[in-house]
Amino acid sequence: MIIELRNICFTRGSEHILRNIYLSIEEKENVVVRGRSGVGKTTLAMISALLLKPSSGEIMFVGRKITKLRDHERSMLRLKHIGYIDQYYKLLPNLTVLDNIILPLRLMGWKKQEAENEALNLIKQLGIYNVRDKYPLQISGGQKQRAAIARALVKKPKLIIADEPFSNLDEETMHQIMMLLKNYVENNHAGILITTTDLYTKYISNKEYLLEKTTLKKK
Ligand SMILES: Nc1ncnc2c1ncn2[C@@H]1O[C@H](COP(=O)(O)OP(=O)(O)OP(=O)(O)O)[C@@H](O)[C@H]1O
Repeated sequence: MIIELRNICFTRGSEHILRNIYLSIEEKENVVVRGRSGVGKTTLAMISALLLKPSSGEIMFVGRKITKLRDHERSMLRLKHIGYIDQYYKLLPNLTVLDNIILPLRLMGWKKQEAENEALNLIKQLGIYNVRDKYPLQISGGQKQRAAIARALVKKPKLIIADEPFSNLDEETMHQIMMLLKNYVENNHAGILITTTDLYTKYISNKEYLLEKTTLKKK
């Protein structure tokens, strides 16, 4: 088991966003959480990526209880083992595409040249080699999305959390990237959680949930 959410609840003020959520991701598993806009998918993605603390409940990550960990320990776990693909990409505007992508490796202490070599294959597979030296403001939404995917994968994480990762891609590119993620998960004994509003992800999922009215149901 890579991650297990046990009885997770999340409230904002008096508003219940998530109630009694149980979700698990095993090695080589592609898990999809579908739900309408505003239902709480990003909240659930951020909790699963250890970016947001739940109001109550327990999270197990590769056999460790996360709730007891200090912030610094959670950050280290995240840096090493979790690749997060944000809905809005969040590339740093003052770094080139390539420098954005290798940033996690640099933070982990890799030398620049080694990190660039490591990233090169991925950048080519994702079709963004030709824009590697441009800045985020100089590239398209789809290219930013692919750069964010590369940044999440470059450190070979055990768990990928992808919050609506295909929203800016044409159908052909989306299929290519879905296959790339599927193969990554298979080859690296990793797991992925994808949140989405659409039905395309049925092509890769082996476990599906529906998030509706604060609760998560297995489909
Ligand atoms: N920072 C915030 N402060 C207050 N309320 C928030 C905040 N972020 C989200 N919300 C609210 O929490 C609920 C869940 O939001 P969330 O972003 O998790 O939904 P979502 O399913 O990802 O939506 P979408 O598909 O539109 O991105 C919504 O009602 C939203 O308005």
